Amino acid sequence: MRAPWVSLAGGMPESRLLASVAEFTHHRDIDALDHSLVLSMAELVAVKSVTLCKRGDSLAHPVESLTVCTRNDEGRCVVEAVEPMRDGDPIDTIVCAMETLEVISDVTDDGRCRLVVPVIRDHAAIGALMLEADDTLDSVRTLVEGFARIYSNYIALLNESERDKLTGLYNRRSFEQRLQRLLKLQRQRARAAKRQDEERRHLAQDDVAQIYLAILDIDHFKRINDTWGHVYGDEVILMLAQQMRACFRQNDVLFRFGGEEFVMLIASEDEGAAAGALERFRQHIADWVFPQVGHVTVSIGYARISENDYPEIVLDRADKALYYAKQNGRNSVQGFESLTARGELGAPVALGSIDLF
Ligand SMILES: Nc1nc2c(ncn2[C@@H]2O[C@H](COP(=O)(O)OP(=O)(O)OP(=O)(O)O)[C@@H](O)[C@H]2O)c(=O)[nH]1
Repeated sequence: MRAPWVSLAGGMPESRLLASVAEFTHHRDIDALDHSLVLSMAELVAVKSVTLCKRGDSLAHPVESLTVCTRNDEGRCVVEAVEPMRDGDPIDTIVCAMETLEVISDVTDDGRCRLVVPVIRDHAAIGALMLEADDTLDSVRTLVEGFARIYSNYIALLNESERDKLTGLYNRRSFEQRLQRLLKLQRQRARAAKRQDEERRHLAQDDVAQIYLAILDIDHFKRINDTWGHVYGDEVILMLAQQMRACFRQNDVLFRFGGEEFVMLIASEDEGAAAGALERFRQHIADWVFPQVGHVTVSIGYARISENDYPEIVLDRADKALYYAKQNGRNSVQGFESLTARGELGAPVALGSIDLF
């Protein structure tokens, strides 16, 4: 009896298939993994192209990224990142597969056979794989579904290694990569916004958002530990993280850098909106009653970050603003740019508590 994979892959030797899976799963970096996945599949199956689509964070941005492997005239596979369009073909078909969680097999207007398989995690699509070929792709459908499942499991493992064990927020190790992704996304959105007509540009105001980096530190946390013990200290950290998740937007990126120190990347139209979101959170925590411990306050320092900035310099700026908050009564939100404009940071300020890279 033939092994199921062999029949599913249309007579493909098992060794080739296993080599292909081993090849793409040896990567520890998500971008390299994506690149390797589409390349491995294009080399394995006779197709014109393989596309990996990553789901976007809203209806206005249904697709975050497209990694495409095509075969050139000499038959060699070429992988590139393609800027996603908002709608039209094939985005509409991909979005349909991601929303219905159904495989779509159809023929394009120019006569190519197309197969779109959603990549599913926790009953929702995190993306989709799309294959295009001259002939029907029915014989490789189960194979592609298998690849989508392996990819989804592997992404979950990689994501886990990026998370802080106690809070589930991103850990410090993943900071650089997350920041670069956010900046890349912001760049793409700014370019897309430029292309939109007047009406759409109005709809896409979020697209031209700035990113602010904020550092949050729990006030007098040592006292909490000393008074109630580390278990209650940990409980405060955990509940604070839960409140952060609940209060900030889904596309803001939240980290626990270690101890009672958190970092947030906040996308906002302007400084006022970023400061407002941070101030609302500060007040929310000041009002919150933590079990046993009671009231806890936080201090927050933030600074603007753009793609030309070195992250460690901006971390240092936000840390200086945090240091200022700590030196001036705690329980407040301070922005580096405003403090500098007001001349409050004129005198040399000792480097704050955060360890730079
Ligand atoms: N429970 C618990 N405590 C931690 C953890 N990580 C660090 N700490 C403690 O957090 C405390 C931080 O204290 P400090 O850096 O002196 O600052 P603070 O008491 O918060 O005072 P200010 O920041 O100046 O308001 C130390 O006592 C650490 O031992 C953790 O994961 N869990």
